Amino acid sequence: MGKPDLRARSPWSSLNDVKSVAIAPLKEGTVQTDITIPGSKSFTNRALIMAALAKGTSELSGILRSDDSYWCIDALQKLGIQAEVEGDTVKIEGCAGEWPVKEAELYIGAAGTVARFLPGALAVTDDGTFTVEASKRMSERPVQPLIEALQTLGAEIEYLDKEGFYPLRVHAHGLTGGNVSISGKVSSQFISGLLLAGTYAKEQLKINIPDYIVQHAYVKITLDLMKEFGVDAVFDDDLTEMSVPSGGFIGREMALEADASTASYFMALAAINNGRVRINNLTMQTNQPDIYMVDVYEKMGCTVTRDKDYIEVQGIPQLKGDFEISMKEMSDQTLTLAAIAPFADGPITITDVEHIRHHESDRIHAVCTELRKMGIQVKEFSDGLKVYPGKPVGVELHSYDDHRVAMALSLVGTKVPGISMEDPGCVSKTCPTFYELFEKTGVSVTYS
Ligand SMILES: O=C(O)C1=C[C@@H](OP(=O)(O)O)[C@@H](O)[C@H](O)C1
Ligand SMILES: C=C(OP(=O)(O)O)C(=O)O
Repeated sequence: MGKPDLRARSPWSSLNDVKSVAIAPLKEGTVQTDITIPGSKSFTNRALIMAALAKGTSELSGILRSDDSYWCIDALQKLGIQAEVEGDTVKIEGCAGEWPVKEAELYIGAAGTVARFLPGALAVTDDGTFTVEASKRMSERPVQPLIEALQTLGAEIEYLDKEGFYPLRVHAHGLTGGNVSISGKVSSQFISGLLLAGTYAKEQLKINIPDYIVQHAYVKITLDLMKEFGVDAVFDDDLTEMSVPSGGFIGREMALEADASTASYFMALAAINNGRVRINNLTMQTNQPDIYMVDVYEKMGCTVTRDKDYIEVQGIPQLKGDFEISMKEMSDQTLTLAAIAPFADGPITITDVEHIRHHESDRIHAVCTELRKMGIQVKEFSDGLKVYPGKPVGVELHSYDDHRVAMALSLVGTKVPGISMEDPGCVSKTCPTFYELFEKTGVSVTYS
């Protein structure tokens, strides 16, 4: 097992000196709780970059304080942006598309959002030379389709080590605009990155998707937020054609949504423990795709309340299985479903998620390996996995330096004695307070 890349852990991380957490099983039905979930990573990093590029001042409240957002703010500050953080609010003076600092060396940690949103945003400025370095894993994750698309729009971007991967150097002299085609089948973030930059191109930018987009909803979140920051893009329903007017963002005040991906772990906690968890600060009125995990918990037999002010999941003594599901549109939740699948009464097959092999770890392989270690029968496919019902045995699990592997598999410990998770600090990529929140729901966590 490779060592975690501790350089990517920001000052907002915690637990980096904790080797392992042991999780004690809960008594059936004891989780009865209301919980408030931290801000959305996807909203936070989009809003930060839009506010930094915008004309005027923005005040964003409810930001996520995690490694991914820390590195985003850090990069913006190194570009000369005034970004003052107080608690979960940040005040930003936008640069109207001209980064105040013209030469900078940036480090973006393991954040896929920053890695895919920043190159275009850097290229739009009239002049400047920016070097961008990422974590070891982020430097293995794909960016070439995005960089090629930016190059067709006139961007000058060099690969400093391996062709097609971080680290990069952007020699900025503006983007032309015009027509560009980009694949969406490896990452939707490439398209969001182009859209964000597009509004600062000299002419209208027209984006065509020749194949398909792995997670449409994230592109829609980008388009919606662009509108909130004053830019009205035009797009068709399936997002195969999008055009972005030349113009620029306008600063604003905004309260950001809670993170639906983080919320899902707590709903899963209720599902497997015959408990009740109410998410206080999320409703179905969100475009975050992971909210649709409520449909999956319902399919497994849980009762879901979709209130106008909250979402509540009530588990049952025996979860139902025996189904196949495409997780393409909410693929960050593949690991959550795989982790709870052994507790269902029939096998669960997850399909269409080949792209998650390029996430923070090869997630399909990681979760299959760890489930097998617990004695669970699993079949691994190129684009998914099949998990059979079983009684997991208590072992120490590896996190693969992947926050979602750690958060999802920690759920097993609430049902099975003897489960521990090594390197729990990796959760700080998106939720440094994950184990604290776990404890607040009544789970006993021992740190060693
Ligand atoms: O744009 C975003 O905020 C995200 C897009 C998705 O990435 P991919 O489309 O690369 O899978 C998702 O997995 C990630 O957690 C957040
Ligand atoms: C894939 C993820 O992150 P990233 O933004 O780094 O792509 C994730 O959070 O599951």
